[in-house]
Amino acid sequence: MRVLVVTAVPAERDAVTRAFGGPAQVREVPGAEVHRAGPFDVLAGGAGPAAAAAAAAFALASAPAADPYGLVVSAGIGGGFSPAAPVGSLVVATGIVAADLGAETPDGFVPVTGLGFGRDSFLPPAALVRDVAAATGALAGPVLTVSTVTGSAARTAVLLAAHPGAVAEAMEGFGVAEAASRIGVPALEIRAVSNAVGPRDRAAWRIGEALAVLTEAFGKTAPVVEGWTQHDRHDRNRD
Ligand SMILES: O=C(O)c1cccc(C(=O)CC[C@H]2O[C@@H](n3cnc4c(=O)[nH]cnc43)[C@H](O)[C@@H]2O)c1
Repeated sequence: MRVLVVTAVPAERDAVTRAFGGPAQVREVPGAEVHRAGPFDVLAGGAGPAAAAAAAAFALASAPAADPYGLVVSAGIGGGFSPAAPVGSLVVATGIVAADLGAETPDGFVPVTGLGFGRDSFLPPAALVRDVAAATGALAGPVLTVSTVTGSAARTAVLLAAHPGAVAEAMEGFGVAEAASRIGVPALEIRAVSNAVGPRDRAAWRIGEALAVLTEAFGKTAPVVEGWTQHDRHDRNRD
């Protein structure tokens, strides 16, 4: 099964392909380069859910009819909620949640689904999440997609109150999952924690450490996705 991996920036893309000694092949799709490495086709689609959705949609639509993608993964570094997901840890999403898609009202935030349209989360295939977590040592839990990086203790508390058990936040997962869902392909999200969610301290981000964790994680994830059977795929719970 061929797997599409969407990162935000080239450094994250290269961290994934490094697990296989770098890309074996590079091809152009509208707006991006797809780097083939092991079972993965990896592209850097840009930061934020809109860029990620557009990049994923073009790549999914560009796949040959004879060799379509069976899985899409949003991957990269991310912020970890303390104490569950410390810097240097790895998380895999049990839910990919649009945490700031909705409306602010006098009674608080209302998700887009509360406004009567759209959706605000996707559920990756539970068995695959379990197997990836077991193979990589990742912590499994909800991962939030935000358009604004959290930068205060107050905002961190608001997010955790709305999403108890959230393990991490990043900026692309929901966009990637939305694109995947339009074409009927399940989505995963894998994040290496580079920083704690909370008061902004960019100097404390451990990007190099997180990218090394991502490389190791994809090396261990390859046999899991390669062994993921058709039966497992039918067993998924995406909605
Ligand atoms: O400067 C570099 O060398 C570098 C290398 C790799 C990645 C970056 C990024 O800045 C990636 C941006 C990407 O990271 C996610 N992210 C990371 N931490 C958080 C966070 O606390 N809250 C939300 N998102 C986070 C996010 O997906 C960004 O698109 C730089």
